[in-house]
Amino acid sequence: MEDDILAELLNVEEELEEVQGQIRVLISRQDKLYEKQSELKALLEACQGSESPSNAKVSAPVENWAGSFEWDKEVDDIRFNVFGISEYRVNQCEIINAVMSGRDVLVIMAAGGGKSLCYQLPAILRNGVALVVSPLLSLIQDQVMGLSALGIPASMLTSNTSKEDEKMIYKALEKGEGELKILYVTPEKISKSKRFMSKLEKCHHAGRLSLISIDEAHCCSQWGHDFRPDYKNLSILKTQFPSVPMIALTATATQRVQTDLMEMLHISKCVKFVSTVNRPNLFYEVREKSSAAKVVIDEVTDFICGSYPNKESGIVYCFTRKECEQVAKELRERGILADHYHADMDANERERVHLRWSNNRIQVIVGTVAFGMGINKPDVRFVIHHSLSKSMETYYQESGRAGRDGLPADCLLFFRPGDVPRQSSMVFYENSGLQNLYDIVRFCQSKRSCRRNAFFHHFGEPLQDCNGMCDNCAHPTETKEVDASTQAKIIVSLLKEMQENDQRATMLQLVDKLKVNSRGSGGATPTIPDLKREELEQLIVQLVLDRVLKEEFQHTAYSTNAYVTIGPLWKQLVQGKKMVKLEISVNSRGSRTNIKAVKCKHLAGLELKLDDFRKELSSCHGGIFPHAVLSTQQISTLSTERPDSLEQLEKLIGKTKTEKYGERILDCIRQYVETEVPNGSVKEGDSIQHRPTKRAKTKKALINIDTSEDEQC
Ligand SMILES: Nc1ncnc2c1ncn2[C@@H]1O[C@H](COP(=O)(O)OP(=O)(O)OP(=O)(O)O)[C@@H](O)[C@H]1O
Repeated sequence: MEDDILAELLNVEEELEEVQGQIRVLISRQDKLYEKQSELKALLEACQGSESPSNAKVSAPVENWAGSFEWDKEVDDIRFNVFGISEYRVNQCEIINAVMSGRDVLVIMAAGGGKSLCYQLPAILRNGVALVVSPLLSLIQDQVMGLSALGIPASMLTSNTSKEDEKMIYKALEKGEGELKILYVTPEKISKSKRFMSKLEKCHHAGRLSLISIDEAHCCSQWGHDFRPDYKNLSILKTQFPSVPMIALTATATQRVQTDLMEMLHISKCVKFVSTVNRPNLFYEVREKSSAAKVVIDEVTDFICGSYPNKESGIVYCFTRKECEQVAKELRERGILADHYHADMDANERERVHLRWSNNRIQVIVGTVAFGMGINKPDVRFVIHHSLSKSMETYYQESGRAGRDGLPADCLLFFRPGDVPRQSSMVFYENSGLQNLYDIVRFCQSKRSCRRNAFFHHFGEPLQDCNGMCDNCAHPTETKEVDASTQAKIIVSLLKEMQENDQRATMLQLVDKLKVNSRGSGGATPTIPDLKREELEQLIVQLVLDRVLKEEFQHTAYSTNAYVTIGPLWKQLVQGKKMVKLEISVNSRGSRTNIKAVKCKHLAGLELKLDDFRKELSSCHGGIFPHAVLSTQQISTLSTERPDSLEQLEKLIGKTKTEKYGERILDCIRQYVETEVPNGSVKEGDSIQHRPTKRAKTKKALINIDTSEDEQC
């Protein structure tokens, strides 16, 4: 009886979760409509007002942040002549206007979207010093260096600041001496240094505190993925300086995190600018991860050599420090310039590795999550997850370090159910840790759903077109859905039997036991039919996600072990009220890896051709054409299929893109075909006769195939 009620309760909770997801989407839509409504009302008022001569000078209605303002000319001048930026990106202009108007502002803008400009530009224009709170020393150093290079007077006050510099900064705050426009501090400075706060008070009193910026603002919320206790104390800033505009910025914040951080920073009346989480230039892919470590390294190597033979930069994320070192070593042994990065390394050594990577002296950094916030290298072409991330937010942030320059980049995650307990034993004590982990596990297990839509869903955004920029949309795996209820019942009965005998098993031990039983030596437990080892692991994880099973944790002196036991919905399954479905691949996408390996070893020439083709496409549209329009995979397909009609093109890249860009793409392909290799096949040592086209007159006429790529591989 009690079990039934519990089971029903869980069902209701599951449904509630789903409904809450839908509500989040609706609330976000409602927010946007409210914003639009107030914008239109203000516009209407302004139109009506402009008929009376006394209002003739109103330059922009309130809340119409895209309108014209008295500072427009100066802002444009600084944007162009100081920052060298010719055009604003989405929302930048509006945010700058809102800050310049003295409003508090919350900015949610994807990684690489250009958040810094939104506070740096008003900081230059407004009178006095802007305070920027940022969580990481390396991030602060980068920003101050960048600003100084642009001739903007910026400083930082951290534990590394010399006494002399500190004195100068305090004089600038207190007395307005010297030139200082932007001051970066860590949150600890606000919460722990009374001296600093008193100088800031004086600065404000003299009317010289121009604005306050809170970078990586999601760290305020304990529902966010990177909660920092010191961020909690930042509430003092609005209390002490209520008239100073505050701008809080982050790349990721669910509705719940947004509400939380607005409350914590006391900016409930702020203007909110939420840009989409969509990173259209990123191609998301999840691959099945082999249980053999060597095979995984081979696949990573093949991917890097095959897709990025010109040593374009990338990151490989690993779970443990030891794994980082091992993976970096093995990549080096396979000819890839790689080094490791983790928290156990001496700070100087970490900085040395980071610098070598930033300067393109090494191609790949193999890091733990410690290689995180503050990486602002724009041309990272790939982020590979050797192991699963702990949540959708973390994965979005980590993979988002690719392609910050807007050019196509790859995000590849290697997933195997066996990695789940490794993560769960680390996150189970965190607030919603397991729930967050299971969300990303669902993302990985899915062989059909659009990866991009999963992000939209998670961040409560209306769905957008993926444009074939994920594995499941670009080349769906053939899958079949099998009813695994029988196998699931066997697993439950085995676990019950073990529980009665006071035994427990980790996931891997459970799989071993089931496999032994299926070979006929397992005693009383029935045999488990038809499932391979990997499929069994997949099924167990599926059952955990479906709450038929659950994970339990036990600490030992050295580690925490995750055990699988029966979960709250086991009875539903046994009574036939719950069916368990398992998605199984019919043809594995894994074969693409082999294609890449072959490409790496034998088709270096075709890579060159592909590169030419990409450049051709690029020059078609002022150099920005392929970003977000064609994925690397699509460019590759076009270069081999060479469609010569809109109908053929539509089949390869879809209707919308064909309607928008079809003619121009076909034009590019025609020009590209003129430069093709005789017979269309290339062997090592061949030369490609490259006939210059109208657009490619300056290109080298003869390209020798460089077989040195083979050696790298
Ligand atoms: N309007 C623009 N046009 C061209 N480049 C821009 C524009 N705005 C910003 N950038 C450039 O884009 C890059 C990313 O900007 P920025 O570092 O501000 O991103 P971000 O949103 O803070 O990203 P992250 O969350 O990853 O730190 C920088 O190199 C910056 O100079």
